Amino acid sequence: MSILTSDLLRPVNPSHRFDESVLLRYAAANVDGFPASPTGFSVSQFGHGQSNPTFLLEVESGPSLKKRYVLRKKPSGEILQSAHAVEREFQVLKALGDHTDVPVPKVFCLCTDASVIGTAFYIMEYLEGRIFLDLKLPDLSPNRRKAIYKETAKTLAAIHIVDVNSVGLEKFGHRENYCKRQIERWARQYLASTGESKPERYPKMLELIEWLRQHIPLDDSSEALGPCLVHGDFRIDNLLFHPNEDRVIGVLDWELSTLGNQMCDVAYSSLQYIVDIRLGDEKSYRGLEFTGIPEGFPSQAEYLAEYCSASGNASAGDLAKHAGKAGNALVDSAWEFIGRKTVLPNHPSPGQGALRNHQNESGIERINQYITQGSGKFVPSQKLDSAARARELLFDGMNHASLGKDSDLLGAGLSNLEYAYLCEIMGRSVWAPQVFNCGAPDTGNMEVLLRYGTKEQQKEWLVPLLEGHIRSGFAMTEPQVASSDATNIECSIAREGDNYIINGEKWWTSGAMDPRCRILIVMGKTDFTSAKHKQQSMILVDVTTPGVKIKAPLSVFGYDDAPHGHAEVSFENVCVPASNILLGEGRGFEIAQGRLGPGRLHHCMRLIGAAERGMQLMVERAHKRRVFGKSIAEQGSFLSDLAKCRIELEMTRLLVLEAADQMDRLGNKRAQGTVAMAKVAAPNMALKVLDRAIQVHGAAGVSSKTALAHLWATARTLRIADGPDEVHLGTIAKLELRQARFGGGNKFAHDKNTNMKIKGYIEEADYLQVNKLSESPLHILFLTHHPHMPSSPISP
Ligand SMILES: Cc1cc2nc3c(=O)[nH]c(=O)nc-3n(C[C@H](O)[C@H](O)[C@H](O)COP(=O)(O)OP(=O)(O)OC[C@H]3O[C@@H](n4cnc5c(N)ncnc54)[C@H](O)[C@@H]3O)c2cc1C
Repeated sequence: MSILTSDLLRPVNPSHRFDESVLLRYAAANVDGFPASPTGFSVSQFGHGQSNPTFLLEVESGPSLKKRYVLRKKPSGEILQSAHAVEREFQVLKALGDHTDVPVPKVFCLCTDASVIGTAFYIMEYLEGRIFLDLKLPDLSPNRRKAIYKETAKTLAAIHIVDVNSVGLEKFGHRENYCKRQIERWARQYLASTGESKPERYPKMLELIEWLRQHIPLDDSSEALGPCLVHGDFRIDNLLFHPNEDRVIGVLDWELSTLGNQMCDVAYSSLQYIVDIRLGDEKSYRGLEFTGIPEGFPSQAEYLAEYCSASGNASAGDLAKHAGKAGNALVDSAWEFIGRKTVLPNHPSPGQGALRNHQNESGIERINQYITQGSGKFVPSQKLDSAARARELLFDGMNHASLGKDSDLLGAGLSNLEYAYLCEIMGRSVWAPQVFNCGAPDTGNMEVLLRYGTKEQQKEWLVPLLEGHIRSGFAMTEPQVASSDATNIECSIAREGDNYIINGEKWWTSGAMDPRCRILIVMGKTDFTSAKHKQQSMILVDVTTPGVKIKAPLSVFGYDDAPHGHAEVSFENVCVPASNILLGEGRGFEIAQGRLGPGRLHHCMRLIGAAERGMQLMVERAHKRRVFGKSIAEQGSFLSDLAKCRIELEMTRLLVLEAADQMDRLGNKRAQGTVAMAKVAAPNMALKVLDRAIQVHGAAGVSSKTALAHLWATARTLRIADGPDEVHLGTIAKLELRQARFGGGNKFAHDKNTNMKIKGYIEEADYLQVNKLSESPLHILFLTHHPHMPSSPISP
């Protein structure tokens, strides 16, 4: 959410009041152009950025002449040493305003005479612009989010390339031991603000101080780093953006600025990826890499690459009451961060299904506990009468992170990548996804309701679905038309007054045979005459509505796929309220795309688990069974097949994880090529591995004595369900041709990105800046350790 500067204004806080007539006289004498005999004068206060109280002065000199100025002063009373230094703010703003292109408000005068309004203050120009208080920029389109962050990185770079010697800031601070001094100062201030009758000290903070003292960067002097102006509090809500254009018109809050190690600014401005530092009564302080990167938002690496190529609080008002808790959460985050090997999100080690992340570890552990025994066999450790507990688990297993809602109901807020690991474990069994309420089509339908449903629709259908009280179906495919091309669909959804009337035939509506199934998402056409992809809509239909007929079950290679089952369903003059439409008429394709991306990938993730199960059963059987004097495990042909299965499985797992990661970082649309590749590769790989496992089991393999036959049957359907292989191959080929045409080689979303980064580093980046970055105090060595980058992209 952005707000205008003027929206932040409120009456002056009584504790900050001063004598306005004295100020008026002072301003008239000291501010160029300030009206000498004003006809009106009013003062109001800004409510954001409370460190130094900031006021708007409005002076009238005649009916139509109104001038606006901003006054910033120190807080009254006892304040922490070195904080609130308005004199320093004035000095840096003046130097930058007079000599550089760094966007700052013009300053007019500095008053250090406390007799005027009680404390030192300065007066500057008033800038009307937008401030983004929510770092995720939820109200902006993906393109504008990108532009805003690009501008943010460029503005930071503009500050960092200032030559302090030539703008008169060479004595603006000590050049040596910046990090050491920071640590010592914050440590002193922490000790001074806590203990005895003050907020309790957090022991981990004391340990953290010690750790930081032991790990001061070797280059902790700005001499070694060249130009070295540091803002000290550089974050997006300290930037004022033009009211309409995506450019910065003023960098605010310079009170912590000094000379020093600029990489602290860089690290601080990237903090939102790691931790959510908004002080509030939040349950979680996890940053974007945990909660999901909004579409259009650069990844941390992209943000830093942008910076590289361009750069060749004390009194917190009402918010202060949360500061203690939030501070401790920050300390915890710092420890978690210190434990990392790289700054970028941890990538799991392939093959083991273990994501090194608390959130997921607990999910993995809980799912494993529920469905495995000590022997490692995949069997329910408890009877299904504990299904209530399973439902409880599924809350944590659901993937809602990318959807950006934070209600408790919506589960643990996992990213697609994190959820992939849980899905893999569940995929080892045909029934586990149901038990954890993470099965198709329910998860896809929940995501549709969450993304596109109204509050009322969510209340009525999403909540009982999440709680596991009801089940759902998705009715798109029709028997009479080739449904892999959804423009063929013939079901009609016709508006009549306050209702829609639905008529059509559907089949393969998974979930519809389940006696608990209560809601169907039906895709049909609301307008047979409009543009090809604007004819379709989706609508919610209660299965108990008159005219809905669950006609017959469909089996898969003889399996009924109970309890959810697949059904033929007919709709005959089914009348539902107009409010049941999802998103609006003509938006069906849009919803289908939003639903199918993650849904497809969930299938792929489960297929990895199915293949792992096949490997496990194959190996166990090969050890036990003897043929012609040797165990099968000792037969050469088996060993070679086993090894090939492992290779294919690992390649596919990496592809699936890459697709999940791209969805998190780049959004579903830009990840579509990699998702399509995963969608083709995963069922084909699983079929090969399961087929090999069936072969090793002999006749037992095709029977219902093992899970292999059912797993194979399910995997085979996934070369058709959610779109046949050919459709996905078409997508991949189209993207390949498009990339080749536009000069990108065989690069999909991610590779294109990597290309840009490499180009940025090699062609544009200032080596010094990059090297400087790689020696950051927070160990920003990710440039050489990013899992997707060559090992040393920046060395000449
Ligand atoms: C187990 C299972 C569960 C399902 N669950 C659901 C569900 O819950 N809801 C729902 O609505 N549907 C569901 N489906 C249906 C599924 O989505 C469709 O079967 C699928 O979209 C294909 O449509 P179709 O069967 O009409 O095949 P068609 O569209 O008739 O395609 C037949 C074949 O034509 C070929 N083909 C298609 N396009 C191309 C192309 N571009 N180039 C070359 N060849 C091509 C492919 O070989 C394809 O297999 C399910 C299917 C199965 C098997």
